[in-house]
Amino acid sequence: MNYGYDRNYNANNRAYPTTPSAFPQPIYQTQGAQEYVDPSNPAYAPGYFMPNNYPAQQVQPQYVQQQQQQQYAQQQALQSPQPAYQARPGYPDGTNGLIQQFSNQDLNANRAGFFNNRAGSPAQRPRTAGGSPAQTQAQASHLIPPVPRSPRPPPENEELQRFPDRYSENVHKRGKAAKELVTVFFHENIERARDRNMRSAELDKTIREPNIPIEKKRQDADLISKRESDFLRFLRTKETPANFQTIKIIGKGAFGEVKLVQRKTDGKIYALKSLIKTEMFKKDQLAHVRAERDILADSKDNPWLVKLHASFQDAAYLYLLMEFLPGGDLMTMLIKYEIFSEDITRFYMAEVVMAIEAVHKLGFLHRDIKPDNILLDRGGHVKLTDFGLSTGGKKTHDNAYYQNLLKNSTSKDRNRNSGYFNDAINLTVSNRGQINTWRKSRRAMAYSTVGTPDYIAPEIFNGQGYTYLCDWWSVGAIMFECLVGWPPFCAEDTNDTYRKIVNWRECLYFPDELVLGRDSEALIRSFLCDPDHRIGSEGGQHGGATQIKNHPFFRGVVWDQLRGIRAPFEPRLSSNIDVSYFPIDEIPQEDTSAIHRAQARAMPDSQEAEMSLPFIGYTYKAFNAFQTT
Ligand SMILES: Nc1ncnc2c1ncn2[C@@H]1O[C@H](COP(=O)(O)OP(=O)(O)OP(=O)(O)O)[C@@H](O)[C@H]1O
Repeated sequence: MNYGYDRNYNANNRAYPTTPSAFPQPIYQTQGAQEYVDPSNPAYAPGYFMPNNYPAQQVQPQYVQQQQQQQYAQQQALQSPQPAYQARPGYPDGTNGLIQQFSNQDLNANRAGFFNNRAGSPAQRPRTAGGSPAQTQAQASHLIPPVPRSPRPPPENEELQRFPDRYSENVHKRGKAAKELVTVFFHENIERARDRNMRSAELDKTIREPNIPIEKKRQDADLISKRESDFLRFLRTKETPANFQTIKIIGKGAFGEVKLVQRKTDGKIYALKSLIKTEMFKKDQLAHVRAERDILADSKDNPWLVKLHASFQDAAYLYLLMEFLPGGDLMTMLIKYEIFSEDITRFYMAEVVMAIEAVHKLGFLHRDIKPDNILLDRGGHVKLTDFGLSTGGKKTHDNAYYQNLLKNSTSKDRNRNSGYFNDAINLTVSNRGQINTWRKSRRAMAYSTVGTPDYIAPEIFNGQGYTYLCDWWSVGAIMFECLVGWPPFCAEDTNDTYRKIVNWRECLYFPDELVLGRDSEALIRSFLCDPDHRIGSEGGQHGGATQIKNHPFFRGVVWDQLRGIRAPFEPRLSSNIDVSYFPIDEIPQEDTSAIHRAQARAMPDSQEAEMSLPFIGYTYKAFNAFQTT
């Protein structure tokens, strides 16, 4: 007989201790006597560990009989009518908390009695009643290795009922977060395994190649193996802002800032963008921030997009650790030079077209193409950044906001001079004062949460849906600015800009004083038009760039060699931390992170649970982030 169990379940699914003689055989039999051994239980008797030779019939000593009676009474009590089985919160093992209750009190006593009972003859029993709990524990702990409990299968014909409506909201949120964590964990691991297999297949291909010298093959294999182990080591490290030394704050955005930083351990230089979680949460930027991390992570080695090395977070911030592009941005260039020649404009527009094509081919729309998101690398070539689609969170990019504005605009605005919004400025070269006012405010505008709508397509505002074609509109607006000196719908007030964009047919105005090349004006007009007729619509999201590349304005551009030619402005850098292409004097340099960290610490538990949910899965590490070269 195998008495390798000491627990049975009564009709009400209560666990109770039992002996083979007193109670029927359990349906769910587990292997071995150790199943219910609890070495920390002071009432435990080690005699239990000789169960399989326990004689079926024997005369019990009196004290054992008393214990059996107690045990029986216990069982009777348990069998008395009970409410239908309910899994109580906090006891997900389905024990309803009973195992815990009993093991703490009666169950221990009963077990001790039962174990002693089963231990058979005194000779077989190293300890009988009378040993102190401490002694018992000491004996137990060296005799018994801890064995995990095996889960109890649910009783037949009985469904495990759950009552999630009785859980607090906080428990729900934490449950959701746990689920999300597990999903992300597996998803990321599968993705990493897939990438590793691809790298391994590539190496295999090289090794099989008959024309490659054996020494080269060996070097490649060594390098890849080193990179793989570097990456595994990198995965085990925890990224935190404390790993980096701030050199300068080089950029400000609506939800945070961009710093030039140096890694303390190896001295490497990066741009670290931080976004304030509460701000993202408040302004409903959660999808956007995730989109930014996703596109940068997906783009991997795309030369047209800023490289993301890692993304991480703490209680207050999300961080994007990116390559540092020392050439600054196109907005700073335009502020400095005001206007570009057609050749220079062609270069930048051609590179921007390539960059947007890359974004579209990855399956994304940028939706926020503007000069401050067009960065220049150390060779002066273009890379796109800011994939947060952050237009959505800004008041001026919010469709509802504009719909309201339009509704509320007085009839006086519309009817004066029988034109549309003629009180808004139509900039000409002669009204320099107004141009200068606009220029002065443009950087402040870029740093504000209001942002500038200057480059945004009208279909984004009018709420009738938009496609990848909205990005091509923005290229038209930037091209206009490069050649004319200000964006086509520029006004001192953002509301006026919005109105002009929505009424672009009446408001697109090329100043008479400036003579633009025929192809230039034609291309701008084919960007700044109705989406149905907009250049780039032929070939769809993945092929639309071809139509643009074939426009006469770009005649002579060798598209696949663009990045290889010398850029019109090559940054002259004195070191790898040279920030002379950034408007450092205009950016407040004080560190405000302590305020946001204190706010995050003061957050109530329930809010913290809610806040953490959308940011799960944000953390990312690129394979080539710290690769050996
Ligand atoms: N990788 C980088 N290297 C160098 N400079 C950078 C980098 N990323 C951003 N910057 C600088 O910081 C500025 C702001 O960056 P970015 O547009 O990504 O921030 P943001 O908070 O998303 O701004 P926005 O309000 O436009 O959404 C850029 O215009 C650029 O000057």
